[in-house]
Amino acid sequence: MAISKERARCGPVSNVEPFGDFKNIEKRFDLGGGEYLTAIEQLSLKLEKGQLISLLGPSGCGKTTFLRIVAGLERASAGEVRIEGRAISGPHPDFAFVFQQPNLMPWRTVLENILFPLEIRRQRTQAGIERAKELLDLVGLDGFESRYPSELSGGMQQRVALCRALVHDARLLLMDEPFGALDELKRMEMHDLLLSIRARTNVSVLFVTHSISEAVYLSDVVAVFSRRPATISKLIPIDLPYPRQHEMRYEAQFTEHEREASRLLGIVR
Ligand SMILES: Nc1ncnc2c1ncn2[C@@H]1O[C@H](COP(=O)(O)OP(=O)(O)OP(=O)(O)O)[C@@H](O)[C@H]1O
Repeated sequence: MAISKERARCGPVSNVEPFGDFKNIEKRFDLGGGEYLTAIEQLSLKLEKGQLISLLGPSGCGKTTFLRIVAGLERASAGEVRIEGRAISGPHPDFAFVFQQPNLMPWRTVLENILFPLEIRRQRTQAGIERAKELLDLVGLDGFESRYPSELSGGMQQRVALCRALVHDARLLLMDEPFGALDELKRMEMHDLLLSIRARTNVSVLFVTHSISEAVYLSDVVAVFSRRPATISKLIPIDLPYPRQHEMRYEAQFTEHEREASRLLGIVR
């Protein structure tokens, strides 16, 4: 089981070599008839091992497109995507996704849903089943292995989706507004859950969100995107200690980070 119970109570240690290195990414969509839409232009970002970076920006600016490029689901028109020094040219087995909707298979039990990524990799082993159960325990769903998705609330389903993403020891977790469909309280619970999983597994995370407070609460760094074509307006390092506490949301440092992000997004001056 790769989930270590030990991790420093602060953010990840920076390595000399970045875990993820995204250089001068450009994406042009061919709309046909000689028309093109430039979604991303000259976007560069480095992601350290174990780091959580939020991608915050206006709707339609290119966040999902960037995430899909990192995932190898979309090809960049120009630029380089490197993970641990290797160029990414297609979907990678060590990456995992969590989307806004949990997308569980309704005919499979909770445990069978979580084990699915192991099945398609032909890695369904006893150790894998143990890991799935340990993850369920971690997200507070022990005892729910044999239930079906329809018997769970939206928040519980999203926790199952998180277990499914982590069951195969993903080293990079790509999250696209994963908690956007949840109510405020459930979302806060999921924030703490994600941070505790990150602390135990040291998984690196790119997290797309529209929410300024979500980005500040979760992140080591908030990457504020410009309007389309997307580039990074600014990287805001969040110098609040981990583990994060909800009380921090009312501290001056937290609100100052929120204000800076709001300024960059043109919401306040
Ligand atoms: N396959 C495609 N073909 C043409 N245009 C596309 C395609 N995919 C995305 N786009 C365009 O690229 C731009 C960026 O889209 P993207 O989904 O990356 O934005 P986003 O920042 O994730 O938006 P949101 O926050 O609303 O989800 C949009 O204008 C979108 O219409």
